[in-house]
Amino acid sequence: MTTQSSSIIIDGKLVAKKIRDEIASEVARIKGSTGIVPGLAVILVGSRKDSQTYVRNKKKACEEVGIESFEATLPEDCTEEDIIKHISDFNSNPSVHGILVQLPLPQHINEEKILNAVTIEKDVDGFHPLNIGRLAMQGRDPLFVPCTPKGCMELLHRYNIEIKGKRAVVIGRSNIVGMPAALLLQRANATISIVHSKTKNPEEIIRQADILISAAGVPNLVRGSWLKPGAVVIDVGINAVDDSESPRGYKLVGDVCFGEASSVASAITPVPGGVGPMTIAMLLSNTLSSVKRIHDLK
Ligand SMILES: Nc1nc(=O)c2c([nH]1)NC[C@@H]1CN(c3ccc(C(=O)N[C@@H](CCC(=O)O)C(=O)O)cc3)C=[N+]21
Repeated sequence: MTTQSSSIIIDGKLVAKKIRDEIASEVARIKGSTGIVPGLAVILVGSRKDSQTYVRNKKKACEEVGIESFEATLPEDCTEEDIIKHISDFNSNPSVHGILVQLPLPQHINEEKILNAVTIEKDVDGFHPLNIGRLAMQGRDPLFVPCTPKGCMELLHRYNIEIKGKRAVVIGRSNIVGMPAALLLQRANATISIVHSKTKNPEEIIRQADILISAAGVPNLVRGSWLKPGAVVIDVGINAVDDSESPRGYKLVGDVCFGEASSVASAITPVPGGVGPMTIAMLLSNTLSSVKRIHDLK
């Protein structure tokens, strides 16, 4: 007789809903006692369909919790100065407590220059070099932690998954997910390895992971056989693959073969409904903590 164990499905959609409810009641409390309305500004450059969708979803999420949203939309061929002008306006606008520049930016724009222009006090994405530098330093704390990796950590915490002393592997080394995710795991006292496109024998390293965070953006990259039995899998990948059965003509899959992995892992996030909804919840959470810091509220 064979025993096939199956893993706990980490319900990011449910956790994100709970967090948004918590944020909504705090926002209402702050409005009631001080009259202050938290505000989030989003800057969108160009007309990428995916970016437009994300920005629309962020606005909707803001509305639902009572955060006021501000938006600046610039054409694809705008200059760095145009973008920086909008950032400066939001930096000095007292109704705005968080500023997010939707990425990716067009090729001709220097991303670092733009992200540097956001005042660190309102950098709710946590992408300012000073916030990232502080995240990397012992004994220092960033004002804001990037939303997607923060959402991964929040899922681990809310499912009582111990991190201290564990072996954690991160797949991917991007500035917005892989790198900060590895730093957060290390800050939580895991021993980390980062696997990327030039890593030799990634499988061998991945198999050592007690906790795996995958942010590769490659559909079904990680096979069930690559996992240590009982590993916890956080799948950040949101990859569209052709699917004639689906009305949209595509479906979303993660970086990890979910079917295979769910009989090996002890817990795993689905795609969709895993990390994605947490990213937006963390953005709202960062905006709330920003308004509290700026106005010195409890
Ligand atoms: N400055 C900046 N900050 C970002 O945080 C940022 C960005 N740029 N550029 C693009 C990425 C991507 N991103 C996602 C947010 C929510 C979902 C999400 O909610 N996904 C759902 C729904 C997926 C669907 O059905 O379309 C899910 O996974 O269940 C996904 C991806 C934020 N990003």
